[in-house]
Amino acid sequence: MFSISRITRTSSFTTQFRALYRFKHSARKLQSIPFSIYKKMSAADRLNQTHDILSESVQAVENPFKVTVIGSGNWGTTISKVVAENAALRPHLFVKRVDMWVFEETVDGQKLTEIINTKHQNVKYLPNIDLPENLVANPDLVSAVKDADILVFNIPHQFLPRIVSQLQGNIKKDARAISCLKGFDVSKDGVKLLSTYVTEKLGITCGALSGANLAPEVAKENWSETTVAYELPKDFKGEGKDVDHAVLKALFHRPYFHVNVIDDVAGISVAGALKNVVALGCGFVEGLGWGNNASAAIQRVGLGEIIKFGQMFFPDSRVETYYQESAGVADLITTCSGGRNVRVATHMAKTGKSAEECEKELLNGQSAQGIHTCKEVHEWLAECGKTDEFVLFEAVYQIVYENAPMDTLPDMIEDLQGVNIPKEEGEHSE
Ligand SMILES: NC(=O)C1=CN([C@@H]2O[C@H](COP(=O)(O)OP(=O)(O)OC[C@H]3O[C@@H](n4cnc5c(N)ncnc54)[C@H](O)[C@@H]3O)[C@@H](O)[C@H]2O)C=CC1
Ligand SMILES: O=C(CO)COP(=O)(O)O
Repeated sequence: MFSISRITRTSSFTTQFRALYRFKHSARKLQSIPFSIYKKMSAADRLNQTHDILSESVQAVENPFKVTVIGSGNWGTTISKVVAENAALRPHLFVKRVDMWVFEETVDGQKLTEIINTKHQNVKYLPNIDLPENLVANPDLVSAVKDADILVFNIPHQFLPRIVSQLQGNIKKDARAISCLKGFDVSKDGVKLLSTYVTEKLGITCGALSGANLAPEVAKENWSETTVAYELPKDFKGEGKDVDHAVLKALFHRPYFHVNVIDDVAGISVAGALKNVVALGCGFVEGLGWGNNASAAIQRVGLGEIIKFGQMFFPDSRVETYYQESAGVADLITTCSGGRNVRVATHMAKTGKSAEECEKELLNGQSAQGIHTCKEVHEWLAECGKTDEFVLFEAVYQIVYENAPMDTLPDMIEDLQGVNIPKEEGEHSE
């Protein structure tokens, strides 16, 4: 049997690579330079990989795609780094320069865009992470998107409507988009995916990217997986001329960030949005000091409600997505273990402060999206009279917005589930 660890310790880089390549090909298709080898390479070698298998396997396109990332927060900057690294490595597919639209602000007396473009770090939202020099911070939204063939949306979702309205009439008609956002659009018309919102407002096809991806870990190039979902549009121009699954894989896949591309946009979007609500519930029980069992119970109930919500309101979504893809249960686990939503909710439990106060105190301008999503979900469920069918989502909403006491979370879940607790003697029904 071939031993990777022996080869890794004793051979040169090229020998290791060849050996591992042969080994992997005998088992499963190798999609990028192996992570174990990538981590040992110098920074310069990482940017100039001579063994870029993925590049070799994707045919050149007639006109390389210009990519713009809209957003520059914790995840926005991390995804911009990923995309810019691949754009530099794959000139037969992408224009080298990647624009990152930045909501301009001043940091220590200097514009954030100027700091990013000179220091090549986003000192406010992703400090101490070097960004590729072909990533250009651009404060002008219209100029950032005007030539873009691929728009990657990556902002806290409460800002989406205003940004989309600024994009109307200012983007290429045949641009394609990927949404990395987590949340829903709820209105009198119903509950919509954010990718659907983009499509309806801008008339462009939009897929999604979602997975077990805490930004700080991906930014440090620790190994992780993600899921990209994209359906080819009716006006697809053909392979080599348009964005397809192979192009999206080449855009997002890195040795440290493994991408699976599927069609189920609804499944990964529902899972990504709702796990933030579940994470708030986990944060409450963590802050109350109830330990791992309580957190696991919240995640169990939460997973059931995520799947039920998907089946009920997005019947095209597939149940397998929730447990087979990074965007499902894996994202739930990582977010409930160490994400911002769980941290904010823990702080709420420990201090008794509101969600907004805790978000401000802990996150330095970043956003815990579950705070918005639990309200959107409540509004929608109330509209269709189904709050009692989603007991955890409703309990989280009641705690965040209606001051329901956190330590009644188990009772609220049971009560809402219709468990009839016998009344104490002398206690009267309402
Ligand atoms: N951070 C993470 O680990 C992950 C985040 N996501 C999702 O990605 C999306 C973006 O998240 P992050 O990049 O982490 O953002 P963030 O939470 O770091 O938010 C800060 C960003 O919001 C911008 N901002 C503040 N006020 C604004 C305004 N009025 N208009 C427009 N932008 C404004 C700031 O300039 C900054 O770029 C969210 O939906 C999040 O749930 C998804 C996976 C991982
Ligand atoms: O979406 C995330 C991981 O996939 C990040 O979750 P938080 O926003 O709770 O950190």
